[in-house]
Amino acid sequence: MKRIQVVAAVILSPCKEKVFLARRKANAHQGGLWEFPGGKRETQESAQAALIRELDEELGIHVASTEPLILLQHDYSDKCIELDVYIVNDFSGEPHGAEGQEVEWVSCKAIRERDFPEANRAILDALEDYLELSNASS
Ligand SMILES: Nc1nc2c([nH]c(=O)n2[C@H]2C[C@H](O)[C@@H](COP(=O)(O)OP(=O)(O)OP(=O)(O)O)O2)c(=O)[nH]1
Ligand SMILES: [Mg+2]
Repeated sequence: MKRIQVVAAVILSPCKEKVFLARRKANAHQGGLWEFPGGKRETQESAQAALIRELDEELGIHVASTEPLILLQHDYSDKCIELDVYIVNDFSGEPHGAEGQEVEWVSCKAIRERDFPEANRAILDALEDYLELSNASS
C-alpha cells in the first residue's frame, strides 16, 4: 500500500494552555474523531508549504512559524500514513472551521478526554513531553 504523506498542526494558545482541535467529518477516513488540523501533502510540495496551505484552507489562519514535534508512521487496515506534525504558536487570524467542520480550543490538560485516530497516541505523548519541557523552562 502506498504511504500517504500527511502534515498536521498542534496549534497552541499564547500561554500554551489550550490547543485548537477540529473534528473529522463523519464520512471521512477516521470520521467523527478529533484531529490536529492538516491534510495530505501534494506532489512536490514541502511539509512547510503543505501546512501553510492546509491551515489557510481549513482554518483561515496564516502560519508565521513552526517547530517540528514528531514524524510518525501508522498503518490502518485501509490506509498507511506518514504524519509530520508541527507545533504552531505563531500565526495571524482567528482560527475557525472554514470548511464547516466542528472546531474547539481544548485545554491541554483535558485533551486525552477526546477521541482521536489511533495514530495520534504518539502525538499526544510527544505533546505532553513538549509541554512539560516548556513549562520547566518558563
Ligand atoms: N489532519 C490530520 N489527519 C490525521 C490525523 N490523525 C490521523 O490518523 N490522520 C489521518 C486521517 C487521514 O487518513 C489522513 C489525513 O487525510 P485527509 O483526508 O484528512 O487529508 P486532507 O485534509 O488533505 O483532505 P482531502 O483533501 O483529502 O479531503 O491522516 C490528525 O491528527 N490530523
Ligand atoms: Mg484535513
